[in-house]
Amino acid sequence: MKNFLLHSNPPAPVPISPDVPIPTASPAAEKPTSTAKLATRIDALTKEYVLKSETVRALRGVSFDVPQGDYVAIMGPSGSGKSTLLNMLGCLDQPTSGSLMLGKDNISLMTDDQLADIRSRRIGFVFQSYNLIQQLTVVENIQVPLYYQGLLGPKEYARAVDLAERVGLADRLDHRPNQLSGGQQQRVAIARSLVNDPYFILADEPTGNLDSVTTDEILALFDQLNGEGRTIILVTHEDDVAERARRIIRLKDGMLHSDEPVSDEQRQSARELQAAAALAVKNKQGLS
Ligand SMILES: Nc1ncnc2c1ncn2[C@@H]1O[C@H](COP(=O)(O)OP(=O)(O)OP(=O)(O)O)[C@@H](O)[C@H]1O
Repeated sequence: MKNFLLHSNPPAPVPISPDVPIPTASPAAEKPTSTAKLATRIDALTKEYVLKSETVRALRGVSFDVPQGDYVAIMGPSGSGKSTLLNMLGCLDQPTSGSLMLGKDNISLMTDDQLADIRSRRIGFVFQSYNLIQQLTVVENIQVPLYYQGLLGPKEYARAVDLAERVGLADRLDHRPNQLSGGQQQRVAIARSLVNDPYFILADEPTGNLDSVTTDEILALFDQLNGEGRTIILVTHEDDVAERARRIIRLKDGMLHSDEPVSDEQRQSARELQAAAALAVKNKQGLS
């Protein structure tokens, strides 16, 4: 996926619709309903890649809503369209037809500049490989999305420190990425994803590089953030990671194959299984 953080200059802000209010703790986080405000609405979304010899229909009419406060895992076999969908949710690409609404904005109708602006201001990206800037400290990395809006005052610094503390990095504020563990680096990435009060956190295999202990910690952090009302959309190949979400959407051959809620029992059981796996690893490390 493109690394939008590595532009050399901050892009000039371009007008988009007024921001919709971003929720903090709300009942919608417990049980999203059809009347809840939407983080995004996807309607009959298609994406075709036109090659010399053929046209690849990567998405073939996908529709679903994500209410604010929801926690959605997107799954599917290789080639089913997950990355294509993620690229559109992250405003990195536009559909061939159909619509993808972010608040009041239809990304299909946006210019490249508007897409770049909404991407840096209203989407919180978390990648498998963290995508931190090695020369910057924890607090500076968290501030990067604000830098692209020309916002680097004391208020923004305080916000970045507050987020670092909230993800458990209070004692690592001035560390650089190479002085942090993988899990700590992912915490920085999660704090960075929150700095703009995004429509949602878009996480691409966020625990793919992490061991079971750290995976458990990062998923517990997602649980906590979702409990506070944050909307999370993540792509994963792991069933036990997906079962920590509130809902699993499966793609197959570019189409929506299923869209099922995860019961509280399943979520609890996934939590217990992962905690047990993490404990087993900790015990083994203690013995070795
Ligand atoms: N830029 C592109 N040009 C042409 N075809 C593409 C392009 N990107 C993806 N595709 C095709 O679109 C289909 C969906 O690809 P996509 O990467 O979205 O699948 P995926 O579910 O993310 O797969 P994986 O789990 O292997 O990453 C595949 O057939 C793929 O070959």
